[in-house]
Amino acid sequence: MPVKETDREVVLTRPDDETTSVTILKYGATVYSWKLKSEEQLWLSTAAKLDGSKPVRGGIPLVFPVFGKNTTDEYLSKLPQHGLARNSTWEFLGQTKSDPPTVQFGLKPEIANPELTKLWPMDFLLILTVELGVDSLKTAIEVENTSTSKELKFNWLFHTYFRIEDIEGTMVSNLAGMKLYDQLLKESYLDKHPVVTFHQETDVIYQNVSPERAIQIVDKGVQVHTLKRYNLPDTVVWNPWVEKSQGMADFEPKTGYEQMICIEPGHVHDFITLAPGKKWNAHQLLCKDELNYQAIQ
Ligand SMILES: O=P(O)(O)OC[C@H]1O[C@@H](O)[C@H](O)[C@@H](O)[C@@H]1O
Repeated sequence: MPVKETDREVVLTRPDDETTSVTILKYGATVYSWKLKSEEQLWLSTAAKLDGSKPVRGGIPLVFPVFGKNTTDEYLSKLPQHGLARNSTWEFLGQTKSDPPTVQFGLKPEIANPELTKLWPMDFLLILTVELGVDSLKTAIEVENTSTSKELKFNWLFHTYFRIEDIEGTMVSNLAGMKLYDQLLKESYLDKHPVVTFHQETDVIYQNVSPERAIQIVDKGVQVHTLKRYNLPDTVVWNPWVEKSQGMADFEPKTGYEQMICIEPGHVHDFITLAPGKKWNAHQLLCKDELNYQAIQ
């Protein structure tokens, strides 16, 4: 069966290849496994909670309506870090296409986490579409402002944890020349390095990364993941390294930072503001591609 639903999750398998599948937890509509020919592509902590008691540490948590911890907005500042979508149980809307196999999930205030919608009393409808290609995974989001009178102000981000072999042998290409905000130094600067490499905790937001840029994760000269984006101008690059991993109870094994890198396409530098009745769409495409080093314009 290409789509298997249980109380907890939905598993989508390619009809032409049963070793290629994606598993989506209804809690957070979190993709927590994507296997290509039996090989896991995403990183998931062995201590990740899959029982709805905490957002999932790994896979693709969804960040909405706020990235990080806001301190200025009257309502968004009341929400916990990264908002309410990853801590709400979404509704499974069913399969919408058989080729490529595609499913949808929905979230609206009536079913979202009531503790959190109390703090952020806005009208919205989110539709997440997950499409399983032969060697790709597309996650697409539509945000609708269902209010008839109020604007909807929000951030969106796909918090994608990629599985890699070894962080110190890994580089991320095609972000060279971009302006970034370093969340640890609390400073903005131009990244003049030809590629991003990792030797310590990294938590940076690249801004206005052109949609033509395919971000590639390269392991010792070999392309292992390619990330393409639509309508998501910012890209967060995060690795917690040693100390930060120690401080996260759900991050296991503690050496797991060596096998993961978060490349998170989003719209987080500025808020999106949607007028009543309007919709906004974006997607990320995780795929395999030839190594393509793009020149800085
Ligand atoms: O522990 P959380 O809430 O899942 O956040 C993990 C990380 O998420 C990243 O997106 C942020 O840039 C980091 O600052 C943060 O530490």
